[in-house]
Parts: sequence; C-alpha cells; structure tokens
Amino acid sequence: MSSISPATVDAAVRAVRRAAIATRWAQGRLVSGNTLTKSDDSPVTVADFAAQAIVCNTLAEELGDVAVVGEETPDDLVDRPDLLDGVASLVAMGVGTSNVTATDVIEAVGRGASDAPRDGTYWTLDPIDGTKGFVRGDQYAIALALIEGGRVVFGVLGCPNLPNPDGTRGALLVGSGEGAVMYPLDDAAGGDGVSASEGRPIRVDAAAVLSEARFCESVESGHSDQTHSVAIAQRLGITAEPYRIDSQCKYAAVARGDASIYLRLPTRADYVEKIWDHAAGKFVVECAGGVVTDVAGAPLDFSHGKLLQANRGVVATNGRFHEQVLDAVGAVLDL
Ligand SMILES: Nc1ncnc2c1ncn2[C@@H]1O[C@H](COP(=O)(O)O)[C@@H](OP(=O)(O)O)[C@H]1O
Ligand SMILES: [Mg+2]
Ligand SMILES: [Mg+2]
Ligand SMILES: [Mg+2]
Repeated sequence: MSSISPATVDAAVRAVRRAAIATRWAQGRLVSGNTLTKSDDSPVTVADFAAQAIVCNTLAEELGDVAVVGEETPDDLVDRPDLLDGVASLVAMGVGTSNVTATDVIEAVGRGASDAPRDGTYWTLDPIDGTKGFVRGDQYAIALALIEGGRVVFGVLGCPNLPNPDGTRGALLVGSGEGAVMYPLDDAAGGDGVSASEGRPIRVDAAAVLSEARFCESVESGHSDQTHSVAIAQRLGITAEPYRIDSQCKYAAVARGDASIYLRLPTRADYVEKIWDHAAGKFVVECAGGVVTDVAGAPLDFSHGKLLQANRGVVATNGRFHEQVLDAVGAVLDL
C-alpha cells in the first residue's frame, strides 16, 4: 500500500471539515430555489454544489492540480443565477473569503468533473452523500477518497450530525494504511487541518455472535430493500431493530462500532452503484478492522471508472461473521 503524505492527509481533512461546517450551517436554512431535481430525478441543493467547490478549491490550493471525480457537474448550474448566488455565499463562508463570483463557482465545481481513468490516480468526492437526508434535516456525509490504480488508498468521511456517545454531534473519520482515526468535527483549538486536534483510533465492534449484532441500512426504501433486510436479520437471529440512517454515516457507524453490519440490498436489477457513494466509507471500515463486499461476497471493484460495474449492493460487517451474513443474504435474495 502506498503511504499517504501528511500534507495530503491534512489537505483532505481540511477540505472535508470546511465543507462539513458550511453545509451544516446551510441545513435547515434552505429556501425555495435552493434545490433542484437533476435529470435522473434525484435532488441536489446549493449545499451539494458548495461542498464540491470548497473541497476542490482546498485540494487545489494545497496539493496543486489534482484530478477529482465528483458527483456534481457545473452544467446543472448554468443559467441558474438564483442557485449560483446561494452557492457563492456558502463557498465564501466555507473558505473564509468575501468575494466569490458565479464564474468562480462554475470553475470550482468544474474542478470536480475529471474522468476516472482505469489505472489513474484521482480523488473521488460525494460532496453531500444522502442529499435526501440532508433536506429532511437528518444525516448526511461528505465523502472524499483517493483511488490509485483501481484501489482505494485513503478515505475521509465528514459526518456533521452523527450523534456521539457523549451527547455531542459530528465526527470526522479518516482511514489510512495506518488504521482508522476519528476527530471531532469542531476542533477545540480552532484549526481545521488534521494536526490541530488529537485523533482517537476507532475499531469495529467486538460482537462475536449474531444475536448481539445490530444492522444498519438506508432510510430510503428506494435505495435499499428493507423487506429483504428484515428477512435476513430474522434468519440470522438478530433481534435489535434496524438502525436506519442516511448516507455513508452507515459505514461510519460500522467503523466505530455503533452497528455491526451494513446491508445495502439492490432494489432494481439495473441500478449500478457509484464510486463516490462507497470509496471513502468502505476504506474507513476496512481500516477499522471490518470487511466489505458486495451481496455476492465479491470485493468492491474500483477499477471500472465511475461505476461499481462488477458489483451489486453492499455488505459490510465487523468481520467476525461476514460469511454467515453473506450466506443469509444469498439465501434470501436467491443468489
Ligand atoms: N436505486 C438506488 N439504489 C441504491 N442507491 C441509490 C439509488 N438511487 C440513488 N442511490 C444513491 O443513494 C445515495 C444515498 O444513499 P443512502 O440512501 O444510503 O443515504 C445517493 O447519494 P446522494 O445522496 O449523494 O445522491 C444515490 O447516489
Ligand atoms: Mg446525488
Ligand atoms: Mg451519494
Ligand atoms: Mg451526493
């Protein structure tokens, strides 16, 4: 595994932290005209575009001309002055400057429109993962990962609303070759890079028997089959209620032991998962000691460009009963 330089880690953490803080401010303040339905019928908001711009600009400032494969495209902003205005003010807040123009916004969002070459090195970014959760006032994540030659080598997950055991909210999780570490989202020292605060190593939970396990899944029944997941849980003897939570916060939950299993079961035969929906999360879980595959037990294959073409669905676990979970998934889905 390639080792990631401290400057790279610091830049990625700063980028995600800035986007997390700006989007957290925007959540609950969205007004009409701040949201748009994309051509695939999915929602996007000023905050999604702003987060992409903030992350891309921060990476460019600190690391130079890096390739970023982001979810959003500046094409959706063209000829939408109301949307552009909203994005510009959020970006200004996120990066701490006063003058951000519509042209700056288009350029910054466009920095995230790189291709995903098979053998290349690039970042992949989901500026707001769980947009439906974000709009509902619930959970969402900013997910940034580095891919080299078709493999994820580094990941950062910003989870601005994730409830912590001590009653606070918000966490930033980093997976690197050295393990998984969690930082508070709001750094007590007021800095925004990684060096500014003490990280705490995290591990998947230690549940060794399935009766003690809790599984998490999407809030959206259109994104993950909740009927089959309940049947799988029953088959496995899991008694706890499903933990339904939007976004890659599910991977965060498994990585730090809030849940032992994440099930993402296909709802449609023709849906192909996107790399930015999984790269950072799956890497953080693996760095925390967990195991991530698709529903058939194959590793997630990031060597096909923007799509996880070779995979269907996702199963992530603390690693102790991955095979048993896969057997139950196979039996219920009739694989
Ligand atoms: N039919 C489908 N099956 C699985 N995932 C889907 C889907 N339609 C949309 N998604 C993805 O589900 C993501 C949200 O995941 P979750 O439901 O776990 O919160 C969306 O990310 P965005 O919100 O970034 O667009 C989107 O990419
Ligand atoms: Mg989206
Ligand atoms: Mg997403
Ligand atoms: Mg998104």
